[in-house]
Amino acid sequence: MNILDKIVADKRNEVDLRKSLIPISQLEQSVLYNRNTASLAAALRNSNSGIIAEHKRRSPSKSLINQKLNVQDVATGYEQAGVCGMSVLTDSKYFGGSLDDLLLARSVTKIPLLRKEFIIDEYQILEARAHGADVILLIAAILSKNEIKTLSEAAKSLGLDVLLEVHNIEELHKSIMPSLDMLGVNNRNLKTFEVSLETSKNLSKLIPDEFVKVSESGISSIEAIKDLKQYGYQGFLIGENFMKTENPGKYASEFIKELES
Ligand SMILES: O=P(O)(O)OC[C@@H](O)[C@@H](O)c1c[nH]c2ccccc12
Repeated sequence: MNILDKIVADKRNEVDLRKSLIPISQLEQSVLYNRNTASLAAALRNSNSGIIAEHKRRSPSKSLINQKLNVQDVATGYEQAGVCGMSVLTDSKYFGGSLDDLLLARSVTKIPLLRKEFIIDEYQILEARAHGADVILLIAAILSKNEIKTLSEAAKSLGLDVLLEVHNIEELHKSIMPSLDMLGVNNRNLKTFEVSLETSKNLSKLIPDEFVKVSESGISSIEAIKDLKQYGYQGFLIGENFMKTENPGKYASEFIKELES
């Protein structure tokens, strides 16, 4: 079994357990459930830098990245750096994150927050909303066309933006539908962990103009972003490159200043 299949199998058990512990009615009663959400797609369209900065403690591909940081400090730092949005990993088993991380980030910032999760069930979208997310990620590699449609429409009806992630042409073809806001190309193959920015470049021309194009993973230089912009990308999802430093907000700030100069 590849790592992605393993993650999804564990996720099914986890979601079943959570559903049995916390009923939907309880999620809907969260104060955060009834709030106006912010659009990441709109923020990216209006930005020069297009940086979406991620909070990620560890990952299956890198194991330890940074365990010492406080998520609220990271969120505040990212906001002050002028990022367009923040991605918060909420998977605990493989990435060391949690829904509490999302709540804590929400408590200190107004920037659009993405729940970075392996979403396979509508229940997780309600959780995202109840814990302060503005955006959800859907991963084409683990969903059928029908599931992408049902889940993205559910997210839209809750006022959330949808970032749909693909890694190849087949995934892209089955995914294009009006209920998505952003199309993300993951430069990292989630089954092999191989990273290549060529993936973003190769798929760019196949993404219709109405979707904001986001390039994800393995981005660590200003040159890479300038290059990807030539291919129509308006969003750049960066995790490790910021999180491996002692002060991700400060590093992101310097990075964005240099990008905009
Ligand atoms: O740390 P990086 O290489 O900058 O990558 C960030 C982000 O793209 C990556 O964490 C990611 C992209 N898609 C995912 C899906 C699940 C978990 C994680 C991810």
